Amino acid sequence: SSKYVLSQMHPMWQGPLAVPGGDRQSPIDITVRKSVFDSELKPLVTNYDPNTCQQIWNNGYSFLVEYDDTTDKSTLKGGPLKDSFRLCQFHFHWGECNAWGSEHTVDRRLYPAELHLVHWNSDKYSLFEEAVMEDNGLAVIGVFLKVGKRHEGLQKLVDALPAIRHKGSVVEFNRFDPACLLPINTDDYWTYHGSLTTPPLTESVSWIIMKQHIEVSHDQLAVFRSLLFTSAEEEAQKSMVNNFRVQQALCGRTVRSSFT
Ligand SMILES: NS(=O)(=O)c1ccc(O)c(NC(=O)NCCc2ccccn2)c1
Ligand SMILES: [Zn+2]
Repeated sequence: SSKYVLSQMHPMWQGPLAVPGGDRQSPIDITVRKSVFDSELKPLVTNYDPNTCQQIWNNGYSFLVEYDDTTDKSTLKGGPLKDSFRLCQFHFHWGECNAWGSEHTVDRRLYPAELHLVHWNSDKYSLFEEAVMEDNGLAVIGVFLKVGKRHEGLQKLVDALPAIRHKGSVVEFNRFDPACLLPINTDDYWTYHGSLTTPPLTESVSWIIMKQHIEVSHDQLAVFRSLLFTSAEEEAQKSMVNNFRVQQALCGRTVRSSFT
């Protein structure tokens, strides 16, 4: 268990704390003993084409690796999902130190970082921008990061970060297979209906939180923290850290698990 309890967290993330009238906001704490096993939940089916990887950029809140989602080349199916979802981007949230940084927690346990693989429902909508406003528009896979051995697959991405230090910088980034960032076991996950954790905070997300974490090295995480919230023109440079949202009320929602 971590030395820090939630109340001590110092989220510098200034996003709105809650959406008026929002009763399915994210992130949340997953209380394991309160999650409900659902035998109908299927294994995740991911089919990612590394050639659809296009660019990596700093949007002033995180860094995003963006994929070409104009065709059905990188998809997510199965799990709790009825439809086929297209990968559009992945990004991370992390802390100023290894004691905190994740958005979701498990029995209040904080992780130093959390990966989000963002997909939109291409059976029902034709653009991400449409799907993000709809009830079952998005599916986001959350993977916890723990500090340990170096993640070989992540290193290619870490090496690209110095080139996008400032908000607004973009560099070409090709042939990155996001499947290398998934844990070995993707059959065990929790799932619940929630929202984006940043503005516009729309309640359109089927969250799929992996039970198994991935390991990255201390040095790899340190490079995340070398990014800046600020653009090259701005005077005061601010380190991009603690870009997570505070936890939101469950409001009676049930978190289902795919495992007992
Ligand atoms: N963090 S999350 O819930 O996975 C997620 C997934 C897809 C998204 O488009 C967003 N939000 C998003 O892109 N917002 C526009 C850029 C922005 C605006 C304000 C704060 C942070 N980011 C969040
Ligand atoms: Zn996110």
